[in-house]
Parts: sequence; C-alpha cells; structure tokens
Amino acid sequence: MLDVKNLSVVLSKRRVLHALNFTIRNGEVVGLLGPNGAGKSTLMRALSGQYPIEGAIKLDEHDLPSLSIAERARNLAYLPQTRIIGWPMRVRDVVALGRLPWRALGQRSSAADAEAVQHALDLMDVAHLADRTATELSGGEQARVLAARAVAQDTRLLIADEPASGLDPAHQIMMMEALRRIARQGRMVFVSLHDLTLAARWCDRVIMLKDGEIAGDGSPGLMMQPQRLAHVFGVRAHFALDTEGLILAPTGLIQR
Ligand SMILES: Nc1ncnc2c1ncn2[C@@H]1O[C@H](COP(=O)(O)OP(=O)(O)OP(=O)(O)O)[C@@H](O)[C@H]1O
Repeated sequence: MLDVKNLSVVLSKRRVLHALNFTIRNGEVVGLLGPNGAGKSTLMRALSGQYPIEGAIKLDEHDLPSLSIAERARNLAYLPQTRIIGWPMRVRDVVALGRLPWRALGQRSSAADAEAVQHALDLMDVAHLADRTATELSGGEQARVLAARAVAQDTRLLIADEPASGLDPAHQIMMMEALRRIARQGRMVFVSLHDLTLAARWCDRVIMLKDGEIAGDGSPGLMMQPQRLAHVFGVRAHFALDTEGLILAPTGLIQR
C-alpha cells in the first residue's frame, strides 16, 4: 500500500501542494484528475523522489524518500508527461533500460529480463516496432515505447503522468486496459488523466486535485457528480450507464 500523509511541496518559495492525505491499495488503478496547474505532475514527481517534501510517503514497509535511487527504482516506476525519446536506440533496447535496476553493474541481461521486455512490448502494442530506431517513431508510438519501458521495470507501484494523451482511441483503451491488468496482478497504479471519460470507465478510484488540495477521493460514480465536476473543472457533463459501467462526456462550460 502507498500511504501519503500531510504531503506538501514548496517550489520556488510557492506552496504547490497543501498537506495531502491519501492511500493507494494493492490491486487498484487510481486516477489523478484536476485542471491545468492543479498540481498533478508535481505530486507525481514528489512521489517519485524528484522534489523535497514535507510529510510522509510510505510504500508498504518502506519510507519512500529515504530509499536509495536503486531501491526506489525497484519499487516504483515513473512515466513522465513528456515522452519524446532523445536517443537513437532500437526500441527493444529502450524498453530493456527498464530492467537496469534489477541488475548489478556489468551483469548481463538474463532470460527473465528478456521475458519482461517482451511482455512489456506486447502489452503496449509495440512488439512490431521492436527493431526500429526509437527516434524515428511517431509521437504516440514513442509514448507507448516509454510506457513499455516503465512496465518492464516490474515495480509494485507504477506512476504514469497522462499516459493516454496523444494516443488514438484504440490505444487509449489499450493503455487503460493494460494499466488495469497490471493492477490486477496485485500492484498499484497511479495515473493522471485529463480525459474524464477514460477515468470514469477505467479507474477503480479517482482523486481530484484543485489548487494543490484534494477536492475529492472515491469511486468514479461517487466523485463524478455534476456539482463536483462543476466545482473542480467548471464543466457540465452527460452521464449514462451501460453494462460495463459509467459513461461520462463533458458537454459544456458552467457559466461562472
Ligand atoms: N519548478 C516550479 N517552480 C514554481 N512553481 C512551479 C514549478 N513547477 C510547477 N509549478 C507550479 O505548480 C503548479 C502545479 O503545476 P503542475 O505541473 O503540477 O500542474 P498539473 O496539474 O500537472 O497541470 P497540467 O494539467 O497543466 O499538466 C502550477 O501553478 C505551476 O505553475
């Protein structure tokens, strides 16, 4: 379980996150929602050890901020929002970088590493691109390759900052299904999303951020009510239910 207590982050003397409290349980996909500037990326970076924090972050028995970089990389994978690959490497080699935290310096990759890489390539539907040069791929393809690298890291917590943005509809659904499959193996997935339709359908729980504070934490059905959507996002939405769950489509702006 991830247990976050009184987490605050100050950047350039500005308090961006204000005493956040929440948990993520094993097996859950938890969506992080909120308008631009709410603090989603800051929270994800803080959890992955990129910012100094106030408060406490515990991942099972570990105090996350005090783990070494190597230990952290074996426990937590972080997929950043910017997903352009800078190195002209083969796709399979980019994904294999996710295995480095599991090997001693100079140790050769094992059959288990190769299996994890292939699994990640398949899960993110990039196996057919495995021998291409990563920098020559489209933006959405590069995004899926970097997601595969994070999956190959095989950690109990996966933090993904807007992994569905820039993907075509089929790959957005594939991404959410993949995250759900990862969670159902008993792992934790924390995913930020701007697409409320995807969040309503694929997240077990959503946490809403507004101005660096939690404005809601619960099931999509409970959290995505008209009043809260109006308060947090300033939008109204159409709601429907089908056999697979909630369908939510933002339809207009609330006049403020
Ligand atoms: N290094 C920094 N120094 C000062 N303020 C920062 C810094 N990084 C981010 N902020 C501020 O923190 C707030 C939250 O930014 P953050 O990037 O976390 O928002 P977000 O919810 O991820 O937004 P978006 O949906 O646009 O990606 C913003 O007001 C931003 O200006």
